[in-house]
Amino acid sequence: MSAADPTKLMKQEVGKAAAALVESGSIVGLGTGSTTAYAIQFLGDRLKSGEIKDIVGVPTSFQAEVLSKQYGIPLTTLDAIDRIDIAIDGADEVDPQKNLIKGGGAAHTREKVVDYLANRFIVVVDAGKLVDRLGSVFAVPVEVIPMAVTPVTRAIEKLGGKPELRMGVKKAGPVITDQGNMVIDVKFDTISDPVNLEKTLNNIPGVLENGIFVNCVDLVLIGEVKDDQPIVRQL
Ligand SMILES: O=C(CO)[C@H](O)[C@H](O)COP(=O)(O)O
Repeated sequence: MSAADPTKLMKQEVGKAAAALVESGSIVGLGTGSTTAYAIQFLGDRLKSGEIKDIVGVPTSFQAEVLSKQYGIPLTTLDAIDRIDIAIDGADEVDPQKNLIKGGGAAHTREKVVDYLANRFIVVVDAGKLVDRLGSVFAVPVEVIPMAVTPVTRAIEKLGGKPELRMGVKKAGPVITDQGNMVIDVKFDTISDPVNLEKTLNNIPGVLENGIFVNCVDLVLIGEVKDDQPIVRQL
């Protein structure tokens, strides 16, 4: 392989593979993040070349909306449609049961709405995102309404988590989500029961949504480098 960044190449390959799964006439959930950005780009290319037609996208974030417009993908909202045929989205961790941690881009609330509605939910990751157990590396992002940050932080500590308010980069103060809320990243020593932890976190008053996604993924496309070439395998 050339001097190109291998992670970038893996992301491009999985993005291309996911975009290839979209059929003409589909309503497509468009995820957030650097990997999904390639899927949006390749989807726009397929539309432009006439390889597919009549698709419409449902963006999961401001970022996805901007990219979709840039690559010529028409957009709609959940009020105007009665189904999502396929959603393509990235993840921060993927376990062997295809459960996920998402929200590295603070978009997990809208992502969960769109991805869970999809008849087919495709996850695009590079091999570095695979873990034996969720929470091994990544903290669980929890979106919280601003007035509840302090009580939610205390409640999370009582659950045994280590909460940290996510701070902005090139912006003073905390990250503000597309909905105007804040994100608390919660590190747990181990997450042995993601199904229950997802519910427990969402039951804390003031929590809007957390980044644990369980029992919702149909296919994971994993970008890897083999013999110096990027390849895509499936889980
Ligand atoms: O959940 C997400 C955004 O909220 C992203 O899908 C996740 O963070 C993966 O992003 P990337 O493909 O850039 O690694």
